[in-house]
Amino acid sequence: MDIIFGRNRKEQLEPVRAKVTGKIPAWLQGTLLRNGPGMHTVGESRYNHWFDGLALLHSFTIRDGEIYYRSKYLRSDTYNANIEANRIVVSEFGTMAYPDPCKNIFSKAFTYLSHTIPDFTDNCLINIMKCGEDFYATSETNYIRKINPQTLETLEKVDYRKYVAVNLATSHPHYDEAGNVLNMGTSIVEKGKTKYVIFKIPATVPEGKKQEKSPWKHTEVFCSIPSRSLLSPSYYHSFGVTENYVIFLEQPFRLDILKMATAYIRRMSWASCLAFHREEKTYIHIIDQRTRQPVQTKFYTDAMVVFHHVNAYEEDGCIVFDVIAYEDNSLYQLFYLANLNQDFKENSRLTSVPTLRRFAVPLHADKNAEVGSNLIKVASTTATALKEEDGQVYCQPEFLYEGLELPRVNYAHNGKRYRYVFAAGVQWSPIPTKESSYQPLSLLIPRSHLFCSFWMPKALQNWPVPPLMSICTWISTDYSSQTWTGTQKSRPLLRNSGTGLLTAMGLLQPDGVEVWTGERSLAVRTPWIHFFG
Ligand SMILES: CC1=C(/C=C/C(C)=C/C=C/C(C)=C/C=O)C(C)(C)CCC1
Ligand SMILES: [Fe+2]
Repeated sequence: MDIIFGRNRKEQLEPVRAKVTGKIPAWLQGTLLRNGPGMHTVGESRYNHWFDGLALLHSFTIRDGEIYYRSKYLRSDTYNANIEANRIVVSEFGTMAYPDPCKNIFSKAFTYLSHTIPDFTDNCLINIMKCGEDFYATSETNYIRKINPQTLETLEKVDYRKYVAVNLATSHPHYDEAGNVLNMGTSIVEKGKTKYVIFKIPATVPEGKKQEKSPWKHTEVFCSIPSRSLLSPSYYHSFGVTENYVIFLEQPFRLDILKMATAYIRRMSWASCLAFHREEKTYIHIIDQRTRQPVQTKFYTDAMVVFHHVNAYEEDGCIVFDVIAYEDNSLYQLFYLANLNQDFKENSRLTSVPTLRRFAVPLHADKNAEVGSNLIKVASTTATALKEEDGQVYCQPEFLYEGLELPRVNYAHNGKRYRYVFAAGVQWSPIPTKESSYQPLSLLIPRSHLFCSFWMPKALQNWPVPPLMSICTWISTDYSSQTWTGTQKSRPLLRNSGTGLLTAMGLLQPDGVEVWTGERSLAVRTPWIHFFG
């Protein structure tokens, strides 16, 4: 097991042809880009956590029924500095590193403290984001790296802070129909003013402003929400959108800024500055995209930890949103490399199972409603929202499905009522093999519709990304017209298991017929009964 998780991966610079089983439909053309950790050891030094590994970019180019794979390490400043020093010299999520052991550690720490928080890593290993025609490798710090989607070469480093006051930003932005990016970040620098910032990066330079060529310069703040706790803002990995609203969960899984400021001298990692406060509430912020203001009512639910929002929509004056939620933060604990060994089964007793939960939030709370009454009257959920004496609204979810992660929806249905969630069934095992890592839910996947699956050459099997890292799949084929041929309205959904097998390929066709392939992913049908074509 250690072999799968700890071993450094070799780049595959020349495209290599994959062996295809079945038949890839002629219309399926484009490139699937993937990101994830590929190197956990540099010289004699080793990262502590799976999320620390140096970013390895992957691409699957699908053309005329054939698939070509290639991979390349992101040449981040972090990568270059590490390789040059032949050891880890930049801190990551679970590993604190010391650039120069000869220098007086306290003078260094002092420099850091005077800036409150040290400069973060640009090892962008989590996802790929598209801004206009450009592609960026992303992490959750203020840095992202532009990449060439064809050659996987690393291009310029972009510092979010130049355009918007955020020190952290999510790796799961949203896109509107014009391709504008909507993302969120946290501003922790201005002491006493810790806030969450929702911002928009335009896909192209707005009309009449052509003198400033970079769309980045036109990034605008959509809305800022002050953090409940100024020294301890919430950690979040994604957020939700509907046609008119943004959903942000201020969960009691929080970063401690004072701990972060002293982490370097205390020789503690960033991860150790995160804590789950199970006795606290999770606040649900709803932001109206038209007024760019938060809805005034205070909505909350019980303590939980959410990494992935699935989808959200508006129905009869309510916001319905679906998330994968945990009872605690044991997921991050699980991915310490020290736990990913022979005793994985013992080590990985997750104290909570990822569960698909549906929440409903009433937008116009009835002033005459009795205290204690349920304000939700929509058909598509049994979730409740109880009116409280002080005007707050306590939301309780409907549990839709237990044991799944890495959710995706057909993005054409994002923000709208929808029927299917594509996800990996979670069975806790680190070996991405047929038997153990994904549980085929044949009941939900009509096998008769299987039309193809394909394997990478043997040498490439077992490569880098274990089941949970397929979290951040991003698809470049379907939404951009240049790379997309065939029926425009058909949307392929691809997932890659990390073993070299592209697992699910679902096709949502305009007439509502779904075609599937892949045995290891599952599709959960949401309780919505009509098909949205
Ligand atoms: C470096 C760094 C961070 C890195 C976080 C990472 C790398 C998170 C990865 C999360 C994933 C992959 C979640 C999947 O569900 C923090 C904590 C934001 C803040 C301080 C600096
Ligand atoms: Fe993710």
